[in-house]
Amino acid sequence: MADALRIGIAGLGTVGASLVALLQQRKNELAVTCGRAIEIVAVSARNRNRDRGIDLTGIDWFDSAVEMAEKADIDVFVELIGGATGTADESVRAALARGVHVVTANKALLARCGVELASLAEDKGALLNFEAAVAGGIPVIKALRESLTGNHVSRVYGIMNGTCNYILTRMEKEGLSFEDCLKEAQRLGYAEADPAFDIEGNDTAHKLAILTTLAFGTQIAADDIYLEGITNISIEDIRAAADLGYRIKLLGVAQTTGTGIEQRVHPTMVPLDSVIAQVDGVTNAVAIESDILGELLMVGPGAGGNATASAVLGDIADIAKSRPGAQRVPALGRPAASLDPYCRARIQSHEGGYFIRLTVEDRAGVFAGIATHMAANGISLESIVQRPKPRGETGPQTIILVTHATREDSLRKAVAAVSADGYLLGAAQVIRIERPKTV
Ligand SMILES: NC(=O)C1=CN([C@@H]2O[C@H](COP(=O)(O)OP(=O)(O)OC[C@H]3O[C@@H](n4cnc5c(N)ncnc54)[C@H](O)[C@@H]3O)[C@@H](O)[C@H]2O)C=CC1
Ligand SMILES: N[C@@H](CC=O)C(=O)O
Ligand code: NA
Repeated sequence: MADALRIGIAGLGTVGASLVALLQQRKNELAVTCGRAIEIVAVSARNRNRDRGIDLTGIDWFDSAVEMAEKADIDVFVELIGGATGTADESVRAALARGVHVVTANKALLARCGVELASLAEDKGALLNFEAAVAGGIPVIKALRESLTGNHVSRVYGIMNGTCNYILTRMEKEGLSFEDCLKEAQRLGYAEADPAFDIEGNDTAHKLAILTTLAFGTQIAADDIYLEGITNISIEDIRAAADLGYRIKLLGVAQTTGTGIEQRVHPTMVPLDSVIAQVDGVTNAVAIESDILGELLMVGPGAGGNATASAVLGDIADIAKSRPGAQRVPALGRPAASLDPYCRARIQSHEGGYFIRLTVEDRAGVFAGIATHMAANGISLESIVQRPKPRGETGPQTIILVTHATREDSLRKAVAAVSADGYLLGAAQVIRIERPKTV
């Protein structure tokens, strides 16, 4: 049997602790599968004395992850710390600089400097594997990087944040408050260290930026993503969506258009009878539309210790199975230097259906006024509904519109005109509609 693959793990939180447990429990069978043992020889975390329910006997402890990356006698550096800058960034660079392979789950880091890191890995003949960084255990990186080679992708979209999907599902199904659902997602180890990254959509944006690069062969453009999180979604929106035959999901969408690539993350209405609408809780789903294969939809666990560690483990096993001198799959699917420039399509030119919920004064002419502004901006309506109020009730009226496909700039003009009329109470709630091709 070949020499053991020596790994160092930085970060022993939700994912790191699950990984250590899995590597120890399945040590023998992994050695058979990979043709060599996988040995944890070094670890690093912030607090040496914390009880993590794992056995670290005989493993070297490093107080500094950077020092571990620079000095430990390892073949693979596994980065499970998190964060786009600081220790995660420095330690990954240090490992790659000395030709040590890197496995990471850190989408924030890859979204910020993935091309640079991929290029460094190529120069040093090291592998940079990051299956866990997007949609947890779903093997979407491998699918795009390897299995779909030669396809022209036209759209990649999906539910890529387990925390948000968990919150939206429990709000809808159990009527729980946003805050309670978020606390539970944190307790279960789904949320980021700062959960604002989940609920404001940044985490989905980081993942989408990585998928865009793999799907379209362009530079990573995480700052060019239109972004809306789920903090503004109320139970009223969720119920209104259901009444109209839709469910609200936080989607990341990247698609080619006549003017460039459109990348957007926002709460989205998907038809209730679509597969993606049935994806509940921490489960993620990623759909890829391409010319040779057609439509591919992958559904599976998107966050949590074991789901994520499963993907990290697969990445480590790939390295264990690879032979020195063998051809390497480039981290981003093609050599980093050959990535095309990213050309952004602006959200204003987005075309699609929209759901609009308006809270308005209950007075004559309002309904007609809204319909007139829509028509004046060339917006065709699929439905316009005035919610009946209980008999005798006074106060604001709710009007809900669903549009046929229309341009975002026309929609914005129409909503601004409605707002200028003076009967709108609060801001209009606008949610984009996304339609799967077939499933
Ligand atoms: N929890 C999940 O479901 C998923 C997490 N990820 C990613 O995996 C990574 C780890 O996430 P979690 O395990 O959830 O985080 P966590 O917060 O539970 O664990 C982080 C670990 O890093 C250690 N750490 C922090 N600063 C350090 C430093 N300066 N030096 C050494 N160690 C340090 C902490 O002591 C802790 O052991 C992050 O990049 C996260 O985005 C990716 C997919 C899913
Ligand atoms: N916080 C993330 C963890 C996995 O990437 C999520 O909720 O999806
Ligand atoms: Na994945």
